[in-house]
Amino acid sequence: MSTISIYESTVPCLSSVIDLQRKVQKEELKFSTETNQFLLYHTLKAVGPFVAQKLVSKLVERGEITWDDNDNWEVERILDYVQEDEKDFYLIKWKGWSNAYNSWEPKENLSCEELLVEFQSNGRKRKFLEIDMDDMPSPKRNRVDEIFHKLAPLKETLSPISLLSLSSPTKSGRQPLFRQFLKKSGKVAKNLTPGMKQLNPRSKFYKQKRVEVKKALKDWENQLNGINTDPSPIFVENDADLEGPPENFEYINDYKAGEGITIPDDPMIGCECEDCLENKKDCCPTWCGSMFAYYKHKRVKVMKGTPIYECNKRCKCGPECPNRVVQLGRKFKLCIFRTKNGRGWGVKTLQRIKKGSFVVEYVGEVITNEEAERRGKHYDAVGRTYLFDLDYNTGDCPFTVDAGYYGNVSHFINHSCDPNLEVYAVWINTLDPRLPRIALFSKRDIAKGEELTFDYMMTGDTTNQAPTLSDVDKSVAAELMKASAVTVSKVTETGDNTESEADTEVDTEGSDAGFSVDSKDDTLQQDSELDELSMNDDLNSDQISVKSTSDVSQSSSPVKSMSPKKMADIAEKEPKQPPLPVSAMGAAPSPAVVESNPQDKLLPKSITDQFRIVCQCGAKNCRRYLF
Ligand SMILES: C[S@@+](CC[C@H](N)C(=O)[O-])C[C@H]1O[C@@H](n2cnc3c(N)ncnc32)[C@H](O)[C@@H]1O
Repeated sequence: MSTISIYESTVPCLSSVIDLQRKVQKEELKFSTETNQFLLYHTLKAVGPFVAQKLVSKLVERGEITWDDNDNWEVERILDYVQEDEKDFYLIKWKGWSNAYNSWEPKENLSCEELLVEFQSNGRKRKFLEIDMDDMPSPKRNRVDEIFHKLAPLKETLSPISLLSLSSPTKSGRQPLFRQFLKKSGKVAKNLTPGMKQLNPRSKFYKQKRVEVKKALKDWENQLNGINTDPSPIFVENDADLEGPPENFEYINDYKAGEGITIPDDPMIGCECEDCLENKKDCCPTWCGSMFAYYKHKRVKVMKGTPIYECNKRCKCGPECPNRVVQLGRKFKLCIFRTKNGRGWGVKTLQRIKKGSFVVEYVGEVITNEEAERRGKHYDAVGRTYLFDLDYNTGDCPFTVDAGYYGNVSHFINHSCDPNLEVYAVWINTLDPRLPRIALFSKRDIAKGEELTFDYMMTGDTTNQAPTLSDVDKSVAAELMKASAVTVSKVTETGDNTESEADTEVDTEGSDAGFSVDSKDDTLQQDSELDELSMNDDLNSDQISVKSTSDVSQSSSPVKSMSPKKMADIAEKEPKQPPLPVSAMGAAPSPAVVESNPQDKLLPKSITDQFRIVCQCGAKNCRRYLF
C-alpha cells in the first residue's frame, strides 16, 4: 500500500470528504497524516459541535481517547432550578459560552459549591432565559477545535468515514456516553440535556429540548425544500421523541452517478404523436416492446413488473402528455415524521392518494456492484439499509442505488410486509436497460395522514414465512456471533415454527413481537420498551435492530443483503411474455424477457450469514424480518 500526500485539496462539503475517502480506499491509497487531519477537522466542522461531541463521546467510551481537560467547563452562573423525579436540576450558564450553550444539569454533575449556595441563598430566584441560537459563531468554532485537538492520538488511524460511522446511537436508556465520561471527571458537557429517559415528556427540560429540536427540524425542512425540485413541498415533524435532523444525509433530486459511472441522458429517438394515448400502438412504450402504462388521468394501469417507458425529451408531446408522469415529479405533499414504534423516521402523505398514482421516485447514488459490496459491509456495521439493486432485466446486479447518504424523501420510507406502495422500473431519457429509474406508485387508495411503505423484499422470500436458516448457516451464525460478540435475535424456523437459538443470551419467550439487537451493547430489547426508548434523544431506527458487524460480506451472491427490493422480484409473479425484438431505440431493454432468477427464491447466502433486522411493520402477514 502506497502513501501519498495531498497538501492542497478543496473540499467544499462533507459529502466530498466522504467521496474523496471512498476514492482513496478504492485505489488502496492512504491519506497522509496531514491530509487525514485536515479532512477530520473539516468533517467535525461540517457536522457541527453538537454532533461532533456525540461522535467523540464514543471514542471516549471505547477508551481510544481521554478527556481530561479541567478548564473548559466552568460554571459562570446558575440561572434556574427545577426538581424532576425528586432530583435537582440546575440551568447553567457556562463561562465563555453564550446562552445558546446553557444546559440543565443534575446537581451531582456540578462542582461549584459556592455558586450553588449563593443561588440557594437567593431563594433560587428564577431568571428569564433568552436562548439565542444564532449567537456566538466563534465558540462553535472553538468547540470544534477543542474536539479536534482531542483526536490527536488517533490522527493516523481515525478516518472521516470511521468517525461518522460512530454516529450509530448508544443504547437507549443510558445517558449519552460523553456525559457519562464527563460526569466521572466532575465536569459536564454543554448542550446536553439530562438523560431524557428519566424525564417526563411534560417536564420543563423535555419541553425546552423539544423547542430546540423543533427549530432544528424546521431549519432542515427549509433546507430540504430549498433543494427539492418536485412540485410539492416536504414537511418534517417529530411528535415522538427528541431526535433532530439526521446527521449524514444530503438531499438530491435525481440519481447521482457514482465513481466511474456515466448515466446517459440522451435518447436516440422520440415520438411524434399528436396524441400519444390515441396513438399508443406506435408510441415510445410499444417501440420498446412494452405497453402504454398510464390511463388518461396519468394513473398506472399496467401490472407491477411491467416496464414503463415514458415519452422522453426528444418526443414532440408536452408535459400534459399522459405518458409523462414520473418525470414530472412528486405531486403529493409528504411529511417525514418520527415513528412511535422504533422504526426511526418514516414518511406519511398529507393528501389522499388514489390507487395507481405516482408517489415518489427512489433516488440515490448509482454505484457498481463491487462498490455496493464494499459499502454493504459498512452499512452492515451500522445496521442500515439503503441499497437497492437495479437488477431488473438480467437477474444480475450491475448497478445498485445507494440512498444512504444521498437521497430524496424516499430515503425515509419504511418497509411493510403489507405495503401501500409498489415499485415500477421506468425508463425516460436514460434508455440503458441496466439503469431504470425506480418509481413508487400507490398500490391502493391511501388516506391522508397514512404512512407510506413499500416491501423491501429483502428476504427474496415472497411467502409470509420468515426465511429459514440451514443448520450449516446456524453454526456459521453462531461462530460469527462469538467472533463479533453480539447477541442475535431468535431465529424461527418456518413451517413447524420451532425455534432455534443461535445464542444462549437470546430471550426464549417466543412471542410474535419482535426483538431487537444492539450490537454495541450486546443487549436485547423488547418491543414493549420501544415507545419509552424512543424518548431518548440518542435513539434512531438504526439502533433498533442490527446485524453482525463481522466481515461476512464475502458472499458470492450478487444480491446484497441490504437491497430494499430486487427488481427481478417485481416481475416474478407476472405472466411471462415471449421475447420481443430489440426496440427501435436500440439500447432499450427487451421488457418481455423478465426472467426471475430461481435462486432469488432461496435465501441469499449473504442474508443467511447476517443477523436479521426484526420487522416492526405490524402487518398481519408480516414476515418478521426485514432480511
Ligand atoms: C430505508 S431506511 C428507512 C428510514 C429509516 N426509518 C430512518 O429513520 O432513516 C431503512 C431502515 O429503517 C428501519 N426500518 C424500516 N422499516 C422497518 C420495519 N418495518 N421494521 C423495523 N425497522 C424498519 C430499519 O432500521 C432499516 O434499516
